[in-house]
Amino acid sequence: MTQAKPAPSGKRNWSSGGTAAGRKNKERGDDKAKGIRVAGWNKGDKKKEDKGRQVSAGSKRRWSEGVPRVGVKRAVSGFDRRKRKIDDDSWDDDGGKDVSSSKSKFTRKCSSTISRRKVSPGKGDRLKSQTLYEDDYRAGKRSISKVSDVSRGVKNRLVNSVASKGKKLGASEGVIRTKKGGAKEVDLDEEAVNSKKSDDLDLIIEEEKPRPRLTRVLDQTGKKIKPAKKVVVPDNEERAPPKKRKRMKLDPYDTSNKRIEDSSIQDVSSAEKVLVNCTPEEETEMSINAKFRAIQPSSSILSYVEDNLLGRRRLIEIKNAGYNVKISAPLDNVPFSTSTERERIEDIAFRNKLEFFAAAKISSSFPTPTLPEIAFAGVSNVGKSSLLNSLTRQWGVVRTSDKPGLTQTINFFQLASKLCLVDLPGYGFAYAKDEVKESWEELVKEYVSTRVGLERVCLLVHTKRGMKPLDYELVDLMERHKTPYQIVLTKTDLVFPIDVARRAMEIQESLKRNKSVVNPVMMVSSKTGAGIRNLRGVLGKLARFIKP
Ligand SMILES: Nc1nc2c(ncn2[C@@H]2O[C@H](COP(=O)(O)OP(=O)(O)OP(=O)(O)O)[C@@H](O)[C@H]2O)c(=O)[nH]1
Ligand SMILES: [Mg+2]
Repeated sequence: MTQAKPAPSGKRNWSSGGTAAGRKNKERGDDKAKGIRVAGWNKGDKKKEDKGRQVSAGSKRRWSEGVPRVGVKRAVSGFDRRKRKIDDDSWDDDGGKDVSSSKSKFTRKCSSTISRRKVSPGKGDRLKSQTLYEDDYRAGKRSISKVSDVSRGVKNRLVNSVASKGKKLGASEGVIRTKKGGAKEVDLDEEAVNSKKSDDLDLIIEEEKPRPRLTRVLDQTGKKIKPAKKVVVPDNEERAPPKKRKRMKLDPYDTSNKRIEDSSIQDVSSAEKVLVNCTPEEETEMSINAKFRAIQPSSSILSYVEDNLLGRRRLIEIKNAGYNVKISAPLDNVPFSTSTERERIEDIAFRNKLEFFAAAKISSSFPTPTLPEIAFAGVSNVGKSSLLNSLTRQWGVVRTSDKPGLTQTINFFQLASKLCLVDLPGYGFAYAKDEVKESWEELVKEYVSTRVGLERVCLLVHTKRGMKPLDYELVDLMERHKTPYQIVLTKTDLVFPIDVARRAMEIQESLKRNKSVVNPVMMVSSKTGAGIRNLRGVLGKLARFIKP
C-alpha cells in the first residue's frame, strides 16, 4: 500500500479555507495513527480517501479538492469526467452514512447505477444515468450481483432505475425473488410498477443473464440487415429431406467452361449416362457446341470485334465510346460527331436515295442489268432487308418483318446511277408452302448463277446459328459459276463479342479453300449499326471502280 503523503496545507486551502484544511490534516493524521487505511496518493487510493474526507466533512466536495493542484490544469478525458461523476454521485446518495459497508457490498457499477437516481430525479439526472447505463450495457459488463440489505430508499431507486432503463432499452428481463423464496420471471416494466406498489418486497437481484449486445449489422449501403429468423420445426413433424443442390455440368470438350445448354443434366457423374441416352443428333449438337467454344479466334479478328464494338454491348459502353445513342443504329456513326444524319454516311454511293425499281418472281422478269449489282442472299429472317435499310440509313424503304418469308420476290433497288442493291427471298424455314419455297430457292440459284452484272453476293449468316446446309449449297453453286461472294455475319448484337469472333473464325476456316469467296468475313448489326460503316466501305468500292 502506498503511504499517504501529507500535502502542503497551504495549497489545499484555496477553496475551503485555512481552518478546514487544518482540520482535515489533523483528521488524516488521526486515522493514520489508528491504523486505518486512509489514502494513498496513487490513483486508486486517492478516490477512497477523498470520499472518506467528504463524508466526514458532511459536505459535497470533489476529490480533486484533496489534491494540491493550485493553478494546475489537468486535461480530463470524457471518460474520466464521467467516471468522476459516478463516484461523486454515489457519494452524494449515500449521504455520508456507512460508507465503507455500502461500498464493499456494491460493485462500482451497481453503486453508480443506484446512486445516480435520486428520489425524484431531474431531467439531467435521467439522461446521465441513461447514458451510463447504455455504456455499461454496450460493454456487456452490467451485472448486479447479490444485492442485499439495501436501504429502502436505495432499493426503490434501484427498482425505478432498472425499470426505467428496461423500458428505454426495451429488452429487459429480471429474476425477482420474493421474501418467501418464490422466484418468478417478470418483465422489468411490470416489475417497476409492482415494486412501486409493494414496499416490503425484498430484492435480491441475482446475476442477470448476459444480454446479447445490441449491435446493428449494416450492409455496404448503410441499410440495416435483419438477421434471418430461425424456423422452429416441431419435433413431431417429420423433417423434409434436404433439397438436392444443383451441380453445374461442364462439357469435357469445352475449353471456355460454359455450361451445357441442356439444363436437365444436373450431376457430373450422370453426364455419361445422359450422353449414352442421347439420340445421335443431340450428341452431335452438343459436340458442335463444344467445338465452337474451343475455337480460338485470331488476334486480328478479336481486335476488329473490339474496335467496332461488335457483339452484345451495354448502352453505357456505347455512350462512353462517344456514340449518340438517341439515333437509330448509333454505332454506324462517327464518335462525338455533331453533323447531320446524311453527312454521317462517308461513302458517296450510299448517300443517294434508295429507290425500288423492279421485282421478279421468275428469271424472265429480271430487269436489264445497267448498274453494278450487289445481291443480299441468306436464309429467311437473317436480316437481308434490314441490312439494305441500314446501309443507306433510309429506314422503311425495304419492308422487313420478324416473320420469316416476307420477301417472296427478287426486289431491285437503285442508288441513283451508282449501284443496284438486290434483295433476294430467303430460303430454308419460312411461313409458306413447300412448293412456293422451292420456287424461291430455284429463283435465287438461277439469279446467282446466271445474272450478268452481278458484282457480289453478300451471303448473310446468322451469327448465333452459323452456316446451314442450304448456305453451303449456295456456296457450291457460286463456286461453280465463279460468282464472287462475301460472308456477312448478321445480328451480332445478340451474342457475346467472343462468339462473334469465333463464328467469323469458324467460317473463314471452313471456306479457306474456296476461290470465289471474298475475304474478310464481315460482321454487322443492323440494330446497333456496328460494322455497317466497314461494310459500306467495302461495297462502295464496287460502285466507284466499275463503270456501268
Ligand atoms: N437484333 C437484331 N435484329 C435484327 C437485325 N437485323 C434484322 N433484325 C430483325 O430480324 C427480323 C428479320 O429481318 P428481315 O430484314 O425482314 O429479314 P429477311 O432476311 O429480309 O427475312 P425474309 O425477307 O423473310 O427472308 C426483323 O424483325 C428485324 O428487325 C440485327 O442486326 N439485330
Ligand atoms: Mg426480307
